Amino acid sequence: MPGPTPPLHSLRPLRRRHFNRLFAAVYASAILSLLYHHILKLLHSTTLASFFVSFLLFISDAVLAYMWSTTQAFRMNPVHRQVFPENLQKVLDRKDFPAIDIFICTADPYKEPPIDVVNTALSVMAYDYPTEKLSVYVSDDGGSELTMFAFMEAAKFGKQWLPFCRENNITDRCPDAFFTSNYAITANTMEIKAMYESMKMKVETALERGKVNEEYICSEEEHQLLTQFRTKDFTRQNHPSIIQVLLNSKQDVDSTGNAMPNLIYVSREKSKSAPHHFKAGALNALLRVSASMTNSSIVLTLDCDMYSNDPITAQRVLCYLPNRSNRPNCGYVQFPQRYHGLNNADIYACEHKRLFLANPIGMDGLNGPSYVGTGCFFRRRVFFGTPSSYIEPEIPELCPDHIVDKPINGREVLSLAHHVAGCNYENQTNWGSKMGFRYGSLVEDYYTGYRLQCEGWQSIFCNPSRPAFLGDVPISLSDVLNQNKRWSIGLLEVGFSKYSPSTFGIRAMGVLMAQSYAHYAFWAIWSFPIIVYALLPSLALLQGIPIFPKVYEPSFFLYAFLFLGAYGQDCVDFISTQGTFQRWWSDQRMWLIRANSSSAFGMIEYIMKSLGMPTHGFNVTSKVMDDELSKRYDQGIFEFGVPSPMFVTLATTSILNLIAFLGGFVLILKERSFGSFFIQMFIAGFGIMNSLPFYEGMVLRRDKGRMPTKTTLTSTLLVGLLYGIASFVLNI
Ligand SMILES: O=c1ccn([C@@H]2O[C@H](COP(=O)(O)OP(=O)(O)O[C@H]3O[C@H](CO)[C@@H](O)[C@H](O)[C@H]3O)[C@@H](O)[C@H]2O)c(=O)[nH]1
Ligand SMILES: [Mn+2]
Repeated sequence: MPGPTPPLHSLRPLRRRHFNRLFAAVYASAILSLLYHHILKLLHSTTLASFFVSFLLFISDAVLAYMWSTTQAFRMNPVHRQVFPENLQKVLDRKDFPAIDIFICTADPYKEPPIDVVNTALSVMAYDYPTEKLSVYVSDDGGSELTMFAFMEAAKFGKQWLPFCRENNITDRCPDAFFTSNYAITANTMEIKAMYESMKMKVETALERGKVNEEYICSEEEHQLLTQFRTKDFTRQNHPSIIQVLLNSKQDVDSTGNAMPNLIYVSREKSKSAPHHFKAGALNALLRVSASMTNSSIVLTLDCDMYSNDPITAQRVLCYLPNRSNRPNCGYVQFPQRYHGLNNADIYACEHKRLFLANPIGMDGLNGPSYVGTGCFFRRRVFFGTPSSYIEPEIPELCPDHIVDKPINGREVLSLAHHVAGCNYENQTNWGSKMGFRYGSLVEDYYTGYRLQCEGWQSIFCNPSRPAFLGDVPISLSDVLNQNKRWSIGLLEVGFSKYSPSTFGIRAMGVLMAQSYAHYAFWAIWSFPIIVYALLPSLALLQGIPIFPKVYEPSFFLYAFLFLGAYGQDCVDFISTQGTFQRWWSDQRMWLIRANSSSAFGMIEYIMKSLGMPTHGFNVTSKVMDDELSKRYDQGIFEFGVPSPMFVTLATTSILNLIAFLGGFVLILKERSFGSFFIQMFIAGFGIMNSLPFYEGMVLRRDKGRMPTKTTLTSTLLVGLLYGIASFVLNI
């Protein structure tokens, strides 16, 4: 008699939810009292200036209060999940594992070095999974022969790498990660290492020259593959589709005779006259191309900078998908974005602990986490309508349950693949609106996950202690801020669309889920209160005008409680999800920095975009490592270097806070009015504490990454200008 089936997963609500709920009630009352206090002040203001000040403070605190309310959704029911992949084969035979299509996106060989993309691909090709059931599709939006060449080489190297990993039971299946780790040196490893180095050298030399050297091309066939990129008028924005089966699991075997996974290079057709919708467009093209070739029921999306760090990840997913979870409509399993190479303090807070760890745990206790663009396994079916109403694609071959029984290298399949990768294919179809990844936002991941959840799909957050995927982080401040600006714009696009979480979302998914999504959608509006708090108290201090309650007044304690309560809870939350105090400090500092720069610029760019002015689009983050820059990053030094308008606003507030603090100090000594200016002094002082890297960058450093002198001068002038305006406005 068969025993009870062993568990595949478990779920446990976290105890802190009780405290969170209680604290939310107390904190909410404090917020309401503060807002009441503001309204009284507004009604009783005697001068235009005091009305203006009270008004700004009221609006700022109202925005902060709103953002606080959105964060509560994450705190109401955080849960902890565990999977037991060791039990999987007791329930499901290995030969019955479902097939998986893996999508890897790359867009620019000069920002995303092809050798790194290859590493990502090899790390998933080497999954501990029946190889013939894996198909890796590489989308190259850069339309580059350099990437194609890298993959031609990867296909050959993979035939050695896969059996090597299997036979030696390697856990680091990303070659680069393996060869930089502490591996056992044997004759076999040295041989593989030499092959890897030779591949790397060829790929990098080709990249340096911008062209593949003739001596690297071994056969007429290879030559033909590359000539496709060398036709007249071929540019990355304008070229026919290129689809190449580099490995075919039905024919290609590794050095030990085992089947290889499918490996397919895809560069969809591009034309300047047809919108290509950036990454979402690329993923939709892959959905269709893969449907025509393998049509696996499970799809994994990966960014080229996120390699697999754990070979059994796909097996973990099978503990939930397609229908082994307790969520009947589970459409995707999201793994967190985690990173390698962060410096100790994580100075740019690129770990995004809240976004990628803490908040998903909270959403998982509701209807499931949002989609974060990479490390996510979908059921293919979610891209075709809601759980209850299926939307039929235009051609039957694209149906999620269609079975492909033709050879993927055959004429018929290939011609269909080229057809569906065409740049005009989507005209008059549901792609991007009701089907596939959704268009209309620069954060296609967030928007797609949101729309799927509105349709009734649920999701699961899977966070094993060994990170399933590891990615690169930007290591210069301007890269970080540009990435953040793109996110801010994309999120506002959703926030103010007809599908806004605060209107459409509440109806479709309930208040708590909608609040979680609204939290992101309106991320950028944090910049308003933070800029007000960065400027106004300091400017008023310089004019000798007190704008906050005196120490010991009852409302002073309200301010103290609100500040300490929010900061305290934030700090405890951060540290209790495997964080350190130092990283928490960087995290709160980056929150202020972003609000003072990228979010504000993002808001402006969003407005310009809505007015129809041209903007940047999807600016791909550079993953190239400059040695000097990397060194400074590892030492925890901020990288400014290039002039950027975003640095101007940051430098301005840091200079202003410093001057105001010094000026305030003199004022207090002269007038003996410590109590009236305490809060203003505290805020300026807090600004100074957070600006230390900026003072260093402006004054103390001489290296290439210092703050450009022009930026420092412009900012100083701006401080003078602000001072002038304030002495006029605050005294009317
Ligand atoms: O036209 C484009 C632009 C980008 N990409 C790819 O999109 C991915 C993400 O781009 P990246 O520059 O690394 O952006 P990040 O800001 O680091 O990415 C985060 O934010 C993006 C949305 O803005 C999400 O798509 C990502 O999954 C998420 O990690 C990369 O693999 C790119 O190759 C394309 O395929 N086509
Ligand atoms: Mn990235």
